[in-house]
Amino acid sequence: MKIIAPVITIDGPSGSGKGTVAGMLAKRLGWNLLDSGALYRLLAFAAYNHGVDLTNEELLKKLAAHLDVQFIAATDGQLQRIILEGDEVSDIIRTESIGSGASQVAALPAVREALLQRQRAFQESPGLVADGRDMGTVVFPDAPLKIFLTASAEERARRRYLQLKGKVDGVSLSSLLDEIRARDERDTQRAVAPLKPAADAIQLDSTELSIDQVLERIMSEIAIRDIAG
Ligand SMILES: Nc1ncnc2c1ncn2[C@@H]1O[C@H](COP(=O)(O)OP(=O)(O)O)[C@@H](O)[C@H]1O
Ligand SMILES: Nc1ccn([C@H]2C[C@H](O)[C@@H](COP(=O)(O)OP(=O)(O)O)O2)c(=O)n1
Repeated sequence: MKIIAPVITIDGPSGSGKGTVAGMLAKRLGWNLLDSGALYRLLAFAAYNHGVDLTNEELLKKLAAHLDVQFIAATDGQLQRIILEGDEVSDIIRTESIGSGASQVAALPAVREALLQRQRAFQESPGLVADGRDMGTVVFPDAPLKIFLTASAEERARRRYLQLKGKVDGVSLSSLLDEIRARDERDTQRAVAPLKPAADAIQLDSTELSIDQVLERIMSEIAIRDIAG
C-alpha cells in the first residue's frame, strides 16, 4: 500500500512571510518544499521570453504543460535553485513585474488546470510543505494542517521594501504598496481558486510577529496534531 505523505499548506497574500516560513519549516522537518508561486512566475517569465501575450489562454496552457523546469533543493550552504530551459532564473523571477505577470496568468482557468498535477507530484515521503494561494483550498484539500498567513498591506510593503532595497534600482515604498494592493485585489477577486482561507485553516496575522514567532506558532499546531512523527 502506498503511504500518503502528509502536507502542511501555507497560503496568504504577497509579503505575509509564506515563502520564508515554508522554507524554514521544510528544513526543520526534513520535508519537501513546494513554492507554487514560482510555477506561475516561471510561466509569466517564459511567456515574456517566447513573446506569448499574458491573455492568450490557449498558448499559455500549452506553455504551462511543457514548462522545462528543474527545482534544485536547498542545501546547508546554498539556497534553492530554479532552472528554466537550462538557465538559472532563481533571482530574475522574483521581481515585482514578474509577480504581477504571474498574478495575471494565474487568473486563467486552463493555466491552473495545466499546473495542478505538477504541484500534486511534490507530495512525496516523508512530507510536504506547500505555499501559495490555493494550497489548502484546491491543490491539497485533505492536508492535516492548513495555515492562512496574513499581515497588513503596509507591513507587507515595508518587508518587500527592506528585501529589495539595495538589490533592485528605483524601488519605492509607495509603489510597492500600490503593487501589493493591486495583486491582492486580482488574486482575491478571480473566479477560479481565489485567495481565501480554507474553512479549516488556522489564520495567523504576522503583522506584529517575528519570523521565529510565526514558526513556533506553526510548530505548536504540528505538535497538537502529531503529524510530523
Ligand atoms: N514575520 C516577519 N517579520 C518581519 N519580516 C518578515 C516576516 N516574515 C517574512 N519577513 C520578511 O518579509 C519578506 C517577504 O517574505 P516572503 O517570505 O517572501 O513573503 P511571501 O512568500 O508571503 O511573499 C522577506 O524579506 C522576509 O524575510
Ligand atoms: N498557488 C498559487 C501561487 C501563486 N499564485 C499567483 C498569484 C500571485 O500573485 C503570483 C505570485 O505568487 P508568489 O507566491 O510567488 O508571490 P509572493 O511571493 O507572495 O509575492 O502567482 C496563484 O495564483 N496560486
